[in-house]
Amino acid sequence: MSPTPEEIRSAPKVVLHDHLDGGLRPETIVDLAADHGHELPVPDADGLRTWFVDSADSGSLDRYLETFQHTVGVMQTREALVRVAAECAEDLAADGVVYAEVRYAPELHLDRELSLDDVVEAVQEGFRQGEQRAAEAGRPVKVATLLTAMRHAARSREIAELVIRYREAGVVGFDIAGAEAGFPPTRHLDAFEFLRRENAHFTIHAGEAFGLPSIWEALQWCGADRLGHGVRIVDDITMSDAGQPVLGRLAAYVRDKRIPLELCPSSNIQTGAASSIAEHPFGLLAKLRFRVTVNTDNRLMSATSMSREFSVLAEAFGYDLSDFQWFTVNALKSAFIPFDERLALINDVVKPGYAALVAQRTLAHLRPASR
Ligand SMILES: O=c1[nH]cnc2c1ncn2[C@@H]1O[C@H](CO)[C@@H](O)[C@H]1O
Ligand SMILES: [Zn+2]
Repeated sequence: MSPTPEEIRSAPKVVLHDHLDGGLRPETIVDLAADHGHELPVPDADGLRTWFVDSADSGSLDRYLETFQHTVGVMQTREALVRVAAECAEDLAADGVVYAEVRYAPELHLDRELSLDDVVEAVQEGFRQGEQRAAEAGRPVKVATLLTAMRHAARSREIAELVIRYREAGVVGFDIAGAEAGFPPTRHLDAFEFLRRENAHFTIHAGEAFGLPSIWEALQWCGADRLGHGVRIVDDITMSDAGQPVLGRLAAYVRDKRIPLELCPSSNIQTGAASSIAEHPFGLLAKLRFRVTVNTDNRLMSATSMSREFSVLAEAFGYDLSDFQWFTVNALKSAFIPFDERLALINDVVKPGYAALVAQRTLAHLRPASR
């Protein structure tokens, strides 16, 4: 039985890969653009909503990333960052997300008056406000932060130090993002080695626009805990003459070591990393028991949400509630918060949440008249 939209929305969900500057409400961009004196490509919220999706729908990661100038451009004051972060937490909670790791690049928010530390403090304040409002609305969510360094820039060591400085304040890890081709993760080895010495966690955008060498470097040179996307790992899987999948050494390593894949299906269609949801490697990777997780990447650019990602995957691959629970538990197992907190979310929130949905179905089935 395929899950209903209401079941999908109320199912407890976890997102590990969601960009703060890729998830603004269009209405908020319009308000903030006026404050910032930032010129937008279209003046109204509805027009902007469509503009972001159409412009990001380019088939190229580089062009997709160009759209961020109109989100980052209006996130240059403390007030703007607090508001965007609070709304992010509220929007995730309204979609049934119970735990989120949200990332952004502090170095992109220094155009006006803020220092790196000011940026982090503003965003943390916003997440706390949003969590409080979500809890008051009866939809509690916990939002943890990952700080991203841009791979074409040279501030990764500084950002890694920022992660350590704010590790007691809700910053749980590090990431590098931006254009992949020409900017291998080993450019930032210094930052990764520093983080490993500090016993800190990090993920790396790898295997999205560029293939296996980038994944291999991220894991075997840099020591990434997770892969941001990692979808091109399928390039190391071939079919035998008998039609059986055969894993190359890197694919086998990723699967056998249970390296989490932060898969973002809709985003991959827009950047050309996959041609359609039905042909997305998610289905194969899940079948081969890789540690797959479902993510939004950029809710604004892809006009998506966790519920929408679940629903397009269910449509393409026939997933049901038990599969959604598996993806959600996978995500929590891979989260950067302490193990006891992950376990508590799995046992006290996720499993009871799915069990309640299954029980509701059984009840509905027993009372056909009420259907
Ligand atoms: O899918 C992606 N691949 C690579 N970089 C990305 C992706 N989505 C967003 N960003 C980049 O990460 C920065 C910090 O959030 C964004 O400003 C954008 O440039
Ligand atoms: Zn991303």
